[in-house]
Amino acid sequence: MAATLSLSLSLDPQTHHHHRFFFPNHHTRHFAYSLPNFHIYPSQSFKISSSTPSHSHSSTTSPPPPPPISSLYLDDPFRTGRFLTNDELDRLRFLESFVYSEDLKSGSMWVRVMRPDETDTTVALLAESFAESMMLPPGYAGLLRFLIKKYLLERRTLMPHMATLLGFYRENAPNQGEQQEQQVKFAGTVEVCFDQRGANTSMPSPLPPRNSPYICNMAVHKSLRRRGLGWHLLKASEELISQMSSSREVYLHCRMIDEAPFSMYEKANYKVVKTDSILVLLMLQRRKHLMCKKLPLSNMPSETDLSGSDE
Ligand SMILES: CC(=O)SCCNC(=O)CCNC(=O)[C@H](O)C(C)(C)COP(=O)(O)OP(=O)(O)OC[C@H]1O[C@@H](n2cnc3c(N)ncnc32)[C@H](O)[C@@H]1OP(=O)(O)O
Repeated sequence: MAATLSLSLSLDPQTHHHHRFFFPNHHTRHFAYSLPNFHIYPSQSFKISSSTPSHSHSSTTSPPPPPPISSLYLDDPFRTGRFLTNDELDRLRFLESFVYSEDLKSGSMWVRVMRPDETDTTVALLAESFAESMMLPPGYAGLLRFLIKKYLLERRTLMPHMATLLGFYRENAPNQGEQQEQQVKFAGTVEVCFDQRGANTSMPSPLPPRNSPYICNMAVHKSLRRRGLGWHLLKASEELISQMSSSREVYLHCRMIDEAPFSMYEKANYKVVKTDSILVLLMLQRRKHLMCKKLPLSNMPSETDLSGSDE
C-alpha cells in the first residue's frame, strides 16, 4: 500500500454522555498515508479551533463558518470535538445506542461503536493485522501504531458520517451447565462510512463513488478467526448502513491475494465491479477488487427519519 505522509510507508510491496474533549493539538490536521489491506487514507483536513469542551454552549473566538441556529456542539457522546447540527447530534446518539448481537455455535458476539477509551486496543489489533498482511518485521510495530492511532483519532472527528465498530465475543462455557461466565473478549473491528462527508479524501483504486457507503479496515483477532465473527462484523456494518444512509449500494476493496475476505464477501453477495490493472504493480501495490452489494430495502429508520428532530 502506498504511503504518503512524510515517512514513506511504501513498505507495502502490495499495498456516557457529557464527556469533555480537548483535542491535543489545535493545528490543522492533514495526513496522507495508507496501509495495505486496510485503507488508512487521509480524511478531510480541518481546523480544531478551540479546546472548548464539546458540550459547552459558550462561544469560541473563531468558530468555523456560521452554523445553523440549531447547531450544537454540546453533549457530544463520542467527543468528535467539532460543531454538530441537531441532525448530527441525533445521528450520533443513534450510533451510541446501536448494538448488533448474535449467538454463534461457539459463543455469542455483539458489535457496537468504538468508544474513545477503546482507541488503543483497536490500534493494537489493526497494527497486528497490518503487520501480518504486509509481512512487516516487528521493528515497524511502533510506527504502525503511531500512524493508525492518528488515523483513528482523525476519523472519529467525522462521526456521525462514519463509525469504527468493535466486535466482542464471549465463548460458551466448556462444560454445559457450568456456572462460571466466560470472559468477554475484544474480537475484531471494522470501519463503516455512511456518506460523502465521512469519506476519506484519498481513496484507493479502483475508485468507488464518493457518496456511497463504504466498508474498510476489517480485522478479527487471529486466535478468534473462523468462528463467524468476521461475517457478523460485516452483517452489523450492513445493518448500520441501512439505518444511517439512504444509499443502498455498499462498496469495499479487497486485495486479489486475500482469499479469506474475498470468499466472505462473495458469500455475502458482493460482486466485483472493477479490478486494478496490472500497472498498479509498478507502484508497488497489490491489485485490488472493488466490490459492491446492493442492500435490500429495510424497514429501519433512514437518514431522513433520524433527522426528524431538526424540523
Ligand atoms: C474491506 C476490508 O476490510 S478487506 C480486509 C479484510 N481483513 C483482513 O484480511 C485482515 C486479516 N483477516 C481477518 O482478520 C479475518 O480473516 C477476516 C476478517 C477476513 C475474516 O474473519 P473470520 O472471523 O475468520 O471470518 P468468519 O469465520 O466469519 O468466516 C466468514 C467466511 O469468510 C470466509 N473465510 C474466512 N476465513 C477463511 C479462510 N481462512 N479461508 C477461506 N475462506 C475463509 C469463508 O467463506 C467463511 O465462511 P464459512 O466459515 O461458512 O466458510
